[in-house]
Amino acid sequence: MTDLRVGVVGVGVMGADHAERVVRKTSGARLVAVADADAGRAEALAGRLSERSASTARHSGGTTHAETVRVVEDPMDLIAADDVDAVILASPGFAHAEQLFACLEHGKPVLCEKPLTMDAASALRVVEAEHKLGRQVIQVGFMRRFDPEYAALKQLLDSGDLGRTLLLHNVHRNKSAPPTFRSEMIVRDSMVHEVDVARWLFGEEITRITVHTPTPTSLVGDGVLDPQLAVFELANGAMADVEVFVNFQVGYEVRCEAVAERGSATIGLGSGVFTRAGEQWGGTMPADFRVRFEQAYDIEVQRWVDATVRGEIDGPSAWDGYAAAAVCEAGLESLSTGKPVDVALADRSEVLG
Ligand SMILES: NC(=O)C1=CN([C@@H]2O[C@H](COP(=O)(O)OP(=O)(O)OC[C@H]3O[C@@H](n4cnc5c(N)ncnc54)[C@H](O)[C@@H]3O)[C@@H](O)[C@H]2O)C=CC1
Ligand SMILES: O=C1[C@@H](O)[C@H](O)[C@@H](O)[C@H](O)[C@H]1O
Repeated sequence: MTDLRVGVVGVGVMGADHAERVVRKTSGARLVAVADADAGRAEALAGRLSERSASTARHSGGTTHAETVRVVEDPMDLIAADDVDAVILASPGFAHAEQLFACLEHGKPVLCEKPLTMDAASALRVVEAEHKLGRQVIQVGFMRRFDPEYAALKQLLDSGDLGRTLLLHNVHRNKSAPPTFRSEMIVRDSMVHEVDVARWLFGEEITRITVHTPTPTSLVGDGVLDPQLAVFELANGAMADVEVFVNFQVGYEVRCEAVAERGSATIGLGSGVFTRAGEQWGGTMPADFRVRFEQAYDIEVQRWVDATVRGEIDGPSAWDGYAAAAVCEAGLESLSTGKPVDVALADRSEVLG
């Protein structure tokens, strides 16, 4: 069986992490090309990973990861390239729609980082274009579904042992975000994870969202509404709340507590090695998502590679990306009015037949 030849578009924080993951940790796949709007960044990463590939190959007898990683100037050329079987899209959200359409045009399987696109209308066009293609080639990077703790929580709730799930309480805190990270991005780039988590854990669509904005932290620029507190209402009457606070200062903290009829279950309490020393007690916190969700990203990419080779996807679909975009769009309206906003979601059976 030949390796899946992967190209990565956008090699900033997340794309570089995924590229390295393909080279170092993923079996059955080979990184062949990278592209970035910043050519220097792509060159630097390709150089570093080619060196690493060469050394991996030497140590493994030269059978795997032996090729150099080439830089393709134009992301569209990478997507079209004959020697790229599948694409990881880690460019900024605003570039996703155009690049996803290119993947569909060339029939290339794609693991697209969240958000699928910037708004519900373009996300729906992506879903429709994929449906027209006649096979699922788009998987969305909602990696929490692959995190062992989230997966165990899902299994527990689905088992029915705790009775019906009634509520979710979520906390999503980043140590800090750049000044360019505006209030809307807190909804579209950060809260979108809880949107997916709530839809996935309940197996229901979100029908209404309210985004509350408490007094913002004084540690961010003018006008940035951080933290935010949102309430999601689901089609079955269940509810979920989430605090998103992207300038928490302390570290990365993601928690989820599910409240069911006969019990509750909480994940995300892990604090590494809990120590008592020097009149202090406590553990450590991850600095960012790459540390906290490393295993989830690893499993996500490995399962995406395995499924792609089978001609399938194995994770959140374009529909999931679209549904999340529709919720975030309603969330952005609520962010500006403070009022509950109904989610306008297309009829799934009408769109997908
Ligand atoms: N699943 C997760 O936990 C995370 C997902 N993300 C997602 O990953 C994507 C990338 O985010 P980051 O890596 O944090 O951003 P970043 O800003 O660190 O990297 C983006 C890279 O894309 C390049 N770029 C800009 N326009 C481009 C274009 N049109 N075509 C190709 N490359 C282009 C930039 O030069 C930069 O190198 C976003 O969709 C983001 O939401 C980011 C962080 C965590
Ligand atoms: O997706 C991610 C980032 O884009 C976002 O900016 C962070 O808030 C999230 O914690 C991270 O998982």
